[in-house]
Amino acid sequence: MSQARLMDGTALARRIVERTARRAAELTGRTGTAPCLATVLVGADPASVTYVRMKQNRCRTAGIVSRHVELPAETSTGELVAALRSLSQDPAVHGILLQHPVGEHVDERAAFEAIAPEKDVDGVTFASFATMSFGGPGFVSCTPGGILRLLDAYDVDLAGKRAVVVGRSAILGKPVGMLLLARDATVTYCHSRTRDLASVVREADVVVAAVGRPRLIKGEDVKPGAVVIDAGYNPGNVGDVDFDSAALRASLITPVPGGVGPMTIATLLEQTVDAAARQLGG
Ligand SMILES: Nc1nc2c(c(=O)[nH]1)N[C@@H](CN(C=O)c1ccc(C(=O)N[C@@H](CCC(=O)O)C(=O)O)cc1)CN2
Repeated sequence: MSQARLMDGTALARRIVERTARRAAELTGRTGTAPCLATVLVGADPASVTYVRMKQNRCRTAGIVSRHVELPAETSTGELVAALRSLSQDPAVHGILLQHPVGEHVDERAAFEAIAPEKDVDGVTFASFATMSFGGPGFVSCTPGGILRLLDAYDVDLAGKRAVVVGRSAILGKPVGMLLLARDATVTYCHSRTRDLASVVREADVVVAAVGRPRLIKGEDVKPGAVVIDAGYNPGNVGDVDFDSAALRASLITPVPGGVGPMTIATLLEQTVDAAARQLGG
């Protein structure tokens, strides 16, 4: 029997997308130009294909034009950088998303840096990370931004809380830790070299699992009353948290599916309309 309250990302994301659609319609009516998101996919990893398709479909429902660029798996760093620079210079494109991961032979960082900061609606460039970390007015990395929106929607006060982030990826672990720090949480990052992960997690008032290891975080490692955010996206829609056991101890918990995932896409759409509004004026 679960005692935790579910944090409903699907419902919150729906409200954000509805509001974003109204803003997109208003912008299109006023400027004669609809916001446009370019998605770039390298190769045909089935999960990435699904995620990109979900983003395109959600764009359509929100009145955002979706332009898709598909590149073969063997695309070189130079070719990918050239494609992203070309989109960065195209005035008809307001936001750019490079689906992660790209092939191991590609320098993903170099590719991300080819995205113009004003079109970085996925919040992946060094410039966006720095601006986000210092609380400036740029774009946040979408999953971390979505997580903070969920925490706010459920009135989780982060000031002085111990937050443990499990994972340190560039698009998830690192930026979510910076956003939690900006809200005055005491943040600890855990990763593959962390000793005795369970004992660190047991100290956490807020746990963010963002490591990509199915059901790594068990209920016995959750402090009673903790807030548990499962940002894992493993094959078969399995999160990084063992939901059934963790829900017995947590006060609030995100499900997979239906928690963080929908918030990632809602944040992407919202930031695409923000980018278009800035570029089109208004
Ligand atoms: N450039 C980026 N690449 C990736 C990101 C990202 O934010 N930017 N995040 C992840 C995966 N991801 C988006 O790309 C993503 C994963 C899952 C979901 C989602 O809504 N999942 C649903 C269930 C999906 C289903 O029913 O099949 C859910 O959790 O409810 C959205 C986005 C990797 N790459």
